[in-house]
Parts: sequence; C-alpha cells; structure tokens
Amino acid sequence: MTQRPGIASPEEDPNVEILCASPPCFMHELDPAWLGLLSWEQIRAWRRAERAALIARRLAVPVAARLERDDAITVHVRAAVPDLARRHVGFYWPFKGEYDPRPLARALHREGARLALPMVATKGRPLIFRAWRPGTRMMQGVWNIPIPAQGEEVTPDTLLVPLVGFDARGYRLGYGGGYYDRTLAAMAPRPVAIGIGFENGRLATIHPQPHDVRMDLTVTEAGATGIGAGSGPAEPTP
Ligand SMILES: Nc1nc2c(c(=O)[nH]1)N(C=O)[C@@H](CNc1ccc(C(=O)N[C@@H](CCC(=O)O)C(=O)O)cc1)CN2
Ligand SMILES: Nc1ncnc2c1ncn2[C@@H]1O[C@H](COP(=O)(O)OP(=O)(O)OP(=O)(O)O)[C@@H](O)[C@H]1O
Repeated sequence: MTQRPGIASPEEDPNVEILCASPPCFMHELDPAWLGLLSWEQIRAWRRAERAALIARRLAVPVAARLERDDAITVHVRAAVPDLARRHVGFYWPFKGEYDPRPLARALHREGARLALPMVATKGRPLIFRAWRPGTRMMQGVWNIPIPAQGEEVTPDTLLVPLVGFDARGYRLGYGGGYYDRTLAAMAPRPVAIGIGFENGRLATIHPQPHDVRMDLTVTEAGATGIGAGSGPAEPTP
C-alpha cells in the first residue's frame, strides 16, 4: 500500500485515496487445495497421476546412481536413529525402485536387532508382520512381493516405510492402498515411523487428508528430517 506523497494519511483524513499495488482480491493466486476446495475425488485423481510419474522417474535412475543413493540413505538412517540395532524393526522387501533396506537389515541382524517383514493378510486391513532373519524361507505374497513363508505374527516397534512421494511435513504418498496408514493407525503403541524416499520424490504438499499418518522421520539421500534428526517433535496432525 502506498500513499501519494504530500497527501494526508488516512488517520488524518479518512477521505484520502489509498493506492494499492495489487487488486483487492488475491483469491485467484491461492492454491484451491489450500482453500479446501479440492474434493477427495480430485485429490485421489491427482495422487494417482503423481504416483505414476514418481514411480517412472524413480525407475529411470541408473543402477550405479541408485546404489550410491541407497548407501547415503543407510548412513543417514543410522546417524538419525543410533539405537536401531536395539529395536524391533519392520523393514520391507523392495520393489519398483524403492530404497533397498536389505543390506541394512542384515547389518542390524548381526548387531542383534529383531527384524520383521510386512504382508497383506487381508485386503483392506492393516498389514501384519512376520519375523525375518537371513535365510528365512520366503514365498510370494500379493503383488509378488516376497514374504516369510511361515511364522507367528510379531509387533515391531519401529517401521521403515517406503515413500513414493512425501512433503516437508512428513506426509507420504504410497501405492494408494492405504496399508501403512491403516497399520500405523491400528498399532498401539504406535511404532516409530521412518519414511524412506528420494529427493526426486519431494512434493510441495500431498494434500493431506484425515487418514494420512505422518512419518516421525523422513530420510532421503540428502539427510534426515523430523524428530530423530533433532529438529524437535512433529506438530500435531491438523
Ligand atoms: N516393498 C514393499 N513391500 C510392501 C509394501 C510396499 O509399499 N513396499 N506395502 C505397502 O502397502 C505392502 C503391500 N502393499 C500392497 C498394496 C496394494 C496391493 C493391491 O493389491 N492393490 C490392488 C489395488 C489397490 C487399490 O486398492 O486401489 C491391485 O494392485 O490390484 C497389494 C499390496 C506390504 N509390502
Ligand atoms: N485408517 C484407515 N482406515 C480405513 N481406511 C483407510 C485408513 N487409512 C487409509 N484408508 C483408505 O485407504 C486409501 C488410502 O489412500 P492413500 O492415497 O492415502 O494411500 P497411500 O498412503 O498412498 O497408501 P499406502 O499407505 O498403502 O502406501 C483411502 O481410500 C483411505 O480412505
């Protein structure tokens, strides 16, 4: 807001003309999602398209670059959660260009950690976990993801959660089944959730919904952000 030089201020003369640099309404400049104007239907369509683009981008990264990036992530996870080997860690068997947590899992096993893998026991229900150690006999689960062939259900206290996309507040996009959201909502006490993604999966927002569960820590090849990274506790979910 500017005033004409030499003219009284509005406090001095309520009739003085104020010149504004912009039109009076900025509504056209605001993100419709921020205004709550996007429906879940629209957000779901956006997420579907975004997921496909992110997965394609991730699969296009050459193998050598992936290995280097994965090594950097492993280093950042260990630095951000120094007591990982004393935890009961639910990791995952990688597919579609995800970070490969198996070298980390093997190292943690050598250091005495308990490990577990997720599986879809019932569609539309939370994931369940079975114990894993090097040499565990595996079979094909849904989506042909290998799962331990047998074993009682176990309850990890810390989960490595694969991210297709994520935002700076720790909200994530997965494959769209809602499995990790359901799992984290159902487990009590809630395990520590360590989201693992790549810088090329970073988004301005994922348009979070009430069912979306935030990661406690998000790790990429560039480093870790969140509680364990020393930036203080996450804000409560809005
Ligand atoms: N490596 C890895 N393992 C993982 C996961 C993951 O994200 N990464 N999961 C993380 O969740 C679970 C598997 N997730 C799955 C998610 C969806 C479907 C599925 O059947 N989808 C249906 C349609 C999805 C929909 O409901 O729209 C399909 O493809 O036909 C299967 C497994 C457990 N294991
Ligand atoms: N706690 C829950 N209870 C019931 N349904 C849920 C729950 N959490 C998520 N869902 C449903 O699952 C679907 C998940 O969609 P969303 O786009 O959030 O998946 P995602 O986070 O990418 O998937 P995932 O968690 O499997 O990686 C939505 O339709 C949502 O309503």
